[in-house]
Amino acid sequence: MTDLAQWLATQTQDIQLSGVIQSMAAAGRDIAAVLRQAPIAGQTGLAGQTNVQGEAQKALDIISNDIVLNHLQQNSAVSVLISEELDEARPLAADGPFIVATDPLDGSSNLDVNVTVGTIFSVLRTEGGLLQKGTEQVAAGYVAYGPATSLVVRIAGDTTVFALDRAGGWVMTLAAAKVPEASGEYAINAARERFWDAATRAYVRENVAGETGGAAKRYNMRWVGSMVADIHRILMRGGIFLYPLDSETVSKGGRLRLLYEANPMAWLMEGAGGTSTTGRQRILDVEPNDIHQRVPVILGSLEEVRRIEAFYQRQ
Ligand SMILES: O=P(O)(O)OC[C@H]1O[C@](O)(COP(=O)(O)O)[C@@H](O)[C@@H]1O
Ligand SMILES: [Mg+2]
Ligand SMILES: [Mg+2]
Repeated sequence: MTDLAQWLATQTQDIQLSGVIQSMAAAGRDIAAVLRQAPIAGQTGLAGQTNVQGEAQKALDIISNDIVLNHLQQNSAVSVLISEELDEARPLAADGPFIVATDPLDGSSNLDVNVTVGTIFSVLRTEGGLLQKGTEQVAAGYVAYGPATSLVVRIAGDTTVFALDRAGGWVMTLAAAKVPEASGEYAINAARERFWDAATRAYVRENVAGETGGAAKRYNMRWVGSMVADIHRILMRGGIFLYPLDSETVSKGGRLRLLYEANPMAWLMEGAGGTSTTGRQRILDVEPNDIHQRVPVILGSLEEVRRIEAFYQRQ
């Protein structure tokens, strides 16, 4: 059995980078422990305040953010933390070579119904500044708190999957995730249909038509409402995730956040042979202009992403 430390030694010579990933893995382990007890501790509800994006924070959004912050404060390799739950970037170790961007608790609307949530993170070099394209990431990962707690991480090579054991260690369960090129599963919030653009409408219409439509193939739809859970399913068995630009989110640039949701997921997807787009360009090539910038997100199996890209090109 390979553990996280052994795997890290095969992926990078940089022990500070390994240490950053170990810190995020430790934060994930601690968040998993808190989540297990949350219904008993009465922590699944609202915190009574909103974040910089005007979203109501759950108590666990704040607790998870504090856990990540505590771990990174003890790591002299991290210069700055960017978080969904922090209005401003938080300076940490002055000489730290790395920046971490995180969504400490993704899918937190699922907490009170005991459905999978996650922690997403992206690692950048300090010298590049806060606003770097996704291609500049040196590592990214997420922790999925489901029936098992999974850590999915990629430095520059393969996207690798670990499971948390009872003792709090991470055991490698899949050395190299491979997203099947073709798939018959798509994930989109279909209740937003009236806001969709023409490309999304045309793509989904074909899927719904199945064998009788332009794709001549039967599709199935899945939407957990936790990006981590939807992406984890796609990483393991293929599919496509869409949170496209629509008429309601257009003024904000989209729904999901570039630095700590879209970029890390695109990085992991590409490491597993999948791909990503905003509809118009590769997610990893988007130039950020704000730490909380939003972006349209389409990710997953190559053939499906290419299919919707073709609709965008025709639009
Ligand atoms: O409410 P919707 O439209 O289904 O959106 C769900 C999406 O929003 C998110 O919950 C946003 O993440 P947060 O919970 O971290 O704000 C994603 O996890 C998920 O994919
Ligand atoms: Mg999120
Ligand atoms: Mg969140």
